[in-house]
Amino acid sequence: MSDNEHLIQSEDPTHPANHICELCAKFYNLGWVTGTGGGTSIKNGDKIYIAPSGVQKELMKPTDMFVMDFNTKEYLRKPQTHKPSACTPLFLAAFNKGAGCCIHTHSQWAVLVTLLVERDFGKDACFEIEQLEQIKGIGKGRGKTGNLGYYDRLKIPIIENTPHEEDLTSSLEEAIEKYPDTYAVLVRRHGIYVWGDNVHKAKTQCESLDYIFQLAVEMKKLGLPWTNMK
Ligand SMILES: CSCCC(=O)C(=O)COP(=O)(O)O
Ligand SMILES: [Zn+2]
Repeated sequence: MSDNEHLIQSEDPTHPANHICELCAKFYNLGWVTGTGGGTSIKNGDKIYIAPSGVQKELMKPTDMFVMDFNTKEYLRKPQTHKPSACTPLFLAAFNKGAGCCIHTHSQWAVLVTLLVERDFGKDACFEIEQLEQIKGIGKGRGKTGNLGYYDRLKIPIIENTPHEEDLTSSLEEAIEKYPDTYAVLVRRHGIYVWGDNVHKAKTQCESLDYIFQLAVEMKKLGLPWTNMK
């Protein structure tokens, strides 16, 4: 393997190596990638751009990026100082379903929602909410055109956390099989994986979901229902 430096060198801010660094710096300010947790990966054609593991995600540089060939799963560029993100197999699960970008956050709103669902509806329940304008920020599902409507019920599956991030992969894949229209999977006491056909869709869906989760937590505090409103 040569250094393949050209794969991460570009003046274009939307080049994946630059874009991941810019996005993670923004996500840090939202509390999504605090204390090295969380991250973002982008698929560009047959190349996957992956951040290093265990680094401050808001301080990354394009030269920190790993580049993987999506077809062979071989690394085309592998910085020697770090390992690739432990989230890599989960990002690949989203890319296998056609995603162009996958975002993993440790948002406290997402974590709180997983706890509220478990307390009020049980471990097997998914997060469900309806009649919020921001639901219109979420796509109808893979292979479907357009976004959910105001009267559609948003459902996000929840999987149980594991001691090691990579061990979440099979349950995330099962959740996607069970909820083929979902663009996100919550991880109990941990956070969320959100993806989209491209960076724009992954980012805006992640923003919409985080907004909805924050609202859901506040609604719960006020005794307001998430579903079955009159
Ligand atoms: C405090 S971070 C624990 C690991 C984790 O949940 C995560 O999302 C970060 O994984 P990475 O390997 O990308 O640093
Ligand atoms: Zn994580």
